[in-house]
Amino acid sequence: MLKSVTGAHPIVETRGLVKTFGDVRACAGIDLTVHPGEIVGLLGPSGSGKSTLLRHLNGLTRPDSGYVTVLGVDAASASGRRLRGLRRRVGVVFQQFNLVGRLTVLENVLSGALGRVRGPRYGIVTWPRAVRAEAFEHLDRVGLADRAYQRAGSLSGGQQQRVAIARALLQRPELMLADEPVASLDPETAGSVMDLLVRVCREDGLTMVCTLHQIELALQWTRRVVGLRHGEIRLDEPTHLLDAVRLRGLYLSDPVTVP
Ligand SMILES: Nc1ncnc2c1ncn2[C@@H]1O[C@H](COP(=O)(O)OP(=O)(O)OP(=O)(O)O)[C@@H](O)[C@H]1O
Repeated sequence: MLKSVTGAHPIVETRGLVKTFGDVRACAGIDLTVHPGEIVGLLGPSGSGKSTLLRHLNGLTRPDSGYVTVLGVDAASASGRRLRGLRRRVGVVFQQFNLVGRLTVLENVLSGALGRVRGPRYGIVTWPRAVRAEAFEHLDRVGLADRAYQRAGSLSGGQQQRVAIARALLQRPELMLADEPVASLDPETAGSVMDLLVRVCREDGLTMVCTLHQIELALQWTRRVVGLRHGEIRLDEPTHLLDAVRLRGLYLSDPVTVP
């Protein structure tokens, strides 16, 4: 395993990662190293392999060949207890929030601790007091402590994503994966949710890998952009060296070759 200049082991390391679906090469030999504390945006046109790559990072998808190491665990072959152990250390935020709408906001957040607090839980009071206090702390951080007892399904999209972020934080993750976390939100809400996501990751020293569709959000909120096209990395640079024109190039169609 490679070490960074600071001597710390990478959080994510893939080498020669290949994943095909029929004759589609979703990942066509990806080498990616992510170091502790990085905030990485994955960009690229629809179908370029962003989500497939992300899904390899918590063992939801297994590569056809190549290797994937996440937090020192071989995510390509881990199963059972080892895979569950890895997933506990990886928080995930989805485009569609994935909350249980009929449960309260607090219950949704508490479910983030299911991996580390044993036993079935029926209702809020069956959770240890310390975990409830921690859930409230995270709700406070995302600005929704006053909504704790409201049904999650009754919140706006932006609020639901804030709850999902609080749930992921209660997991005490070491790596945060976000799959198009703001794609379902209006531009203003999208900006405020990205602001929150990046802020909490920075505050907690978390590494984040986040797929995005909006170039402007990637330029504003990430520190490094990895650009994919046809399952290959076509660009990998610190965000401050990039601009919208270069990033738009990722989305332009390949030149047609005339026989
Ligand atoms: N489970 C699957 N079965 C079949 N094909 C799949 C599957 N998952 C992904 N693919 C295909 O792999 C390619 C890459 O898909 P992927 O979802 O990773 O792209 P993406 O860059 O995340 O796209 P989008 O931005 O639209 O979400 C696409 O052609 C997609 O149709």
